[in-house]
Amino acid sequence: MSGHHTAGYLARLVEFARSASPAQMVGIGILTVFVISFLAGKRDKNIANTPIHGYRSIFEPTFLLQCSRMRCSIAEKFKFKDVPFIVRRFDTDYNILPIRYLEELRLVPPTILSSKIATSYNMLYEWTDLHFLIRSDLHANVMKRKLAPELSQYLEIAAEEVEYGWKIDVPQSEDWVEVDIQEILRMLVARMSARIFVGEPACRDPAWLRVCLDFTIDAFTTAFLIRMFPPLMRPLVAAFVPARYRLKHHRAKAEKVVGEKMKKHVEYMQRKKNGESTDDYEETLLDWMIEEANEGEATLSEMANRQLIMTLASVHTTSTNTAIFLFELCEHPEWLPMLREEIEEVNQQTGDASRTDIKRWHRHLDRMDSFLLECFRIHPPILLSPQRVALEPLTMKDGTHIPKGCRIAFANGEHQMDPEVTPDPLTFDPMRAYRKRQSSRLQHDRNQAVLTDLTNNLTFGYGNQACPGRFLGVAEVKFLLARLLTEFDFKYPEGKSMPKTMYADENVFISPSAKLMMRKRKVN
Ligand code: HEM
Repeated sequence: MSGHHTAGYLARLVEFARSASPAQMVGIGILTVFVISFLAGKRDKNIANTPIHGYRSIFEPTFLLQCSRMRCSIAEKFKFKDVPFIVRRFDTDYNILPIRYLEELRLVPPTILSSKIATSYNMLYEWTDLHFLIRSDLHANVMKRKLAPELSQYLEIAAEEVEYGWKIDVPQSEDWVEVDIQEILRMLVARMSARIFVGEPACRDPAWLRVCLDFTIDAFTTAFLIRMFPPLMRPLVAAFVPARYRLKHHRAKAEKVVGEKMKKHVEYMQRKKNGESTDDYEETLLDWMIEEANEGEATLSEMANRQLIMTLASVHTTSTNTAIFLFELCEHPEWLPMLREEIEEVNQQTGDASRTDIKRWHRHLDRMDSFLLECFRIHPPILLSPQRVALEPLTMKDGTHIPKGCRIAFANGEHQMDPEVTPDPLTFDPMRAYRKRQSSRLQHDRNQAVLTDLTNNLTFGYGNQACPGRFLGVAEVKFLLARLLTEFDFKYPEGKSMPKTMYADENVFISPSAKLMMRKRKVN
């Protein structure tokens, strides 16, 4: 380009800048920052020589590739299921490993491959104020060390809470009514979680229950929107994300609820020390955490934040899977009589869930369990599970080197749709696991919804960092379904069928506008 031409362009640029309106200038400014920060944006480390599939031509900008729906891209790339490949998200690259590596990675400690750090990064902890996740494991420890051993007692109080909310949340109409079944289930699950996590009176406070539902949506929305932009632009973008401001209100309410409970805990301990009766005090998971917390973990703000993240982990996950079960059942109503028969049989043998140990009772619901597993397979709540961040470099037995900082994941959804893993994978066959369980003692113990298994179920992750709340989650799903199917009929509104699945990166949702019809069951 000649000097004459350059001078000409510069003059035109100066002229444009002089005559541009303030709005145009702001637009140009934002565009410039966007381009510069995109060019300067650093990506996490990847496994050497790992192909990035999915580009339609060498001219396709990465930005367009990242916009393509994750499900399509994983499905397409899964043709390469025997070698690692990369899926590009706006904020990072995910190195998708063949499933055969999972067994080797099963027991790698979280100090080397961390699930929690993957969640913290996904949730963009700096922008959603979840820094505590990086330094504390109390929220997972309470599930493993308190909830799991005492699951029967916690399920009993959860059931009481459902009893309390039943007539408030579930329409008791004799005629068909159209309902937002996802919202009804969210509320019932939020009640159970709130009773177990913080207890009364918060679990009966509509404002707290609303926070339990809305925090998850607002935290995800904030993280999802901001992570679409390169780091340099995030401070600017964050200022325009309303969900981020709502997080502050949710935290204020959480601090109030948790602060009151912490005061009550001190009184409770004092009464105990004085040898006074404490029979009127119901211990919650928060009580355990207050006692087990170290100095840094015990602050009000961290305790409140932890309460919110436990709610985020438990409520939408459990309620969505219950809703999917009902949607699939309305799609395949021929299974309803068999499921109802099973519930009746088990209730006759053991007493219904209100009079028995739910932890034992739900294990007898084999057919319902199998139906649930098939729902997990066809509608995986997340397309990449489990996910880990390498905090230290790691070399696999076959020499594959995972560098420090690398994000790895497994394409669980595609894996369970692979005909070599699931014969005839496109068919919804809800008794697959049931048939396997009937085939031998070993298979009977294996094919259960609470268990993670390479050939059956990666819904809850895998190995030493798999979901510690799954025993509660699955019991809650089955408890709610048994009651709903016993007391109500369900069907789709006229002309409707299985709702659309929606994707936000690897996260999967059922269309929020999907409805069902329900009415009280007429039993002869
Ligand atoms: C159907 C319902 C649920 C699904 C699909 C689900 C799924 C998952 C998955 C995929 C993980 C990551 C596991 C890994 O990286 O290997 C996880 C972690 C976790 N889940 Fe669940 N979960 C459910 C219910 C629950 C419930 C009811 C609770 C609480 C009572 C809970 C608490 C947690 C916690 C605290 C973690 C993080 C553990 C850690 O940081 O080590 N989840 N869950």
